[in-house]
Amino acid sequence: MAQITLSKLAHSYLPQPKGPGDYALKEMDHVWQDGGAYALLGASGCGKTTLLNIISGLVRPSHGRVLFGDRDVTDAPTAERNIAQVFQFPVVYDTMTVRDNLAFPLRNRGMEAGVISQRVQSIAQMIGMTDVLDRKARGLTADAKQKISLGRGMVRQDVNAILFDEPLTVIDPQMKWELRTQLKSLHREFGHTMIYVTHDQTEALTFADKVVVMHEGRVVQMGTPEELFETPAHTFVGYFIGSPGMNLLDAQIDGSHAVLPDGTVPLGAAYPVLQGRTQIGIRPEFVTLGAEGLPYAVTRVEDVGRHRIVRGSIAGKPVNAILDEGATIPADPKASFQPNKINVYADDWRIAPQGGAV
Ligand SMILES: Nc1ncnc2c1ncn2[C@@H]1O[C@H](COP(=O)(O)OP(=O)(O)OP(=O)(O)O)[C@@H](O)[C@H]1O
Repeated sequence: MAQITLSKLAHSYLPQPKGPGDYALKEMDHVWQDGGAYALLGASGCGKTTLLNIISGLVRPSHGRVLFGDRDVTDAPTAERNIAQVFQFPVVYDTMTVRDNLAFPLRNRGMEAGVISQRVQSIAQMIGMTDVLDRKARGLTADAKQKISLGRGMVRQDVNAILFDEPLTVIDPQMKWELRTQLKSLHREFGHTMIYVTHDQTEALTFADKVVVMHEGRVVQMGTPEELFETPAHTFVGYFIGSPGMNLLDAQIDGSHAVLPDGTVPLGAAYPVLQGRTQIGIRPEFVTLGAEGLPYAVTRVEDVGRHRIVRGSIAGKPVNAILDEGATIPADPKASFQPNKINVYADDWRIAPQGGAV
């Protein structure tokens, strides 16, 4: 296993890129810890697959270096990187049995038959395929074939990293949950470095210790699920993570207060003088509807089981609130925000507060 370092890495698919817009990946410096379970999350086209393919060696970056431990692998082909990969669609040998498909990477390494058989058995158990081990892969459903691909990706214990590119797309929802849980326990057991590409936040948050959020060719935050929820580093993270995402309102920041068109909101801390477009971000979970605060116009209320989502607006700007199931909404509601849960942004990037709680 290895720590993966991306140093001044950038990539353009064009031979002569002219400006930042020509780069699928903008310059980045990141270290992926040995043994970490990472999810690479972002909207379609933000550069997730490009980054994964650079790590695996399928794409050579146009700038910068990739290191596995101390070894510079920028120019090393995929085969030399000692990684396992699982793609969105199954890659299996149709004429081989399920058992032989799973054993293939181990036989390739010349491992002893007893070890192979033991390992194949435990992986088959994990993917729920012990009863079809002797069947040919041909004729199995796409779902089953993808489980074989997943199993094959995880069968070796001596890889530098396992890379997954949206591996559960073709798997049915119930099995998805099961496989995700299994991947997580496999990670706990063997401590492989795992990088898992997805555009599904539930998948990312349940799988990973660290979620790497990408937006327009940049990594905008690398953090624990809790950090992404509590302190989104960029407005995109606030909006993309959460259901519904973070509310964002243009505001002037005056020390420990935010001045909005309809009133002033106390912040949990003091802030420096800020330049550019300034906004406050508050998650719907920390919005209260009551008798005090900013005038709030309710648009609609959605009942979603244990809580209710209230969609509405403040001074014409959309603001959502999540209320407990039994909570009442006053006739003429006012919205207030939990001060220590408010984040402040200047030109989309989070600003660290200057002082402690006030
Ligand atoms: N082989 C290629 N040649 C030219 N441009 C490419 C190539 N592959 C990707 N791109 C472009 O690079 C950008 C990033 O694409 P990439 O596939 O890495 O994004 P992604 O986040 O994985 O998207 P998705 O979730 O849709 O797979 C996109 O603008 C895409 O059109």
